[in-house]
Amino acid sequence: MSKVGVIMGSKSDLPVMQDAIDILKGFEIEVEVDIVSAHRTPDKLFDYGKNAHTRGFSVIIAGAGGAAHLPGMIASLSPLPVIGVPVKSSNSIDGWDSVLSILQMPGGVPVATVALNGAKNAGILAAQIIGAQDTGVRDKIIAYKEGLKTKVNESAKDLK
Ligand SMILES: Nc1c(C(=O)O)ncn1[C@@H]1O[C@H](COP(=O)(O)O)[C@@H](O)[C@H]1O
Repeated sequence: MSKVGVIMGSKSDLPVMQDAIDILKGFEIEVEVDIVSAHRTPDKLFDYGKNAHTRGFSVIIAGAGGAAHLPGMIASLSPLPVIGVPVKSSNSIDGWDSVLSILQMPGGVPVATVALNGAKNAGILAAQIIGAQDTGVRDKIIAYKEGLKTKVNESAKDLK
């Protein structure tokens, strides 16, 4: 079974990253959560990035704030797709520091960057990557999208 690694630079990122964990669990996808920091735990970062694909992960979601080097460094080490979540941390420059650090990767080392604090979309994107091969997960995504459509249509009824 596919597993998603959700990592973040600090436990202070957890309130944001929880959205990715929750939506993945809603799709019944196994999630393993950890704190990994390029700056504070560089040895752990190297170990995680080099070995994630041998540990049953299919996708890695990496969230960090400020000088957010974690997603890019993981992408440099791992053959797995990496989804980056810019986190608006407490002393950030309105989140722009994180957005630009994660978004502006050099050619050859992609990180699929979602919106600032966009962990929910990171979870959905990870599920969609898994669903490209796994029809059970794909069906859950189809149902999820149907749910979105129904919600919008229901909300529009009040306007008539
Ligand atoms: N950007 C990084 C990295 C990294 O990129 O490796 N490690 C920690 N951090 C970020 O520092 C911010 C403040 O962390 P603390 O709240 O622990 O001081 C967090 O948003 C974290 O993601």
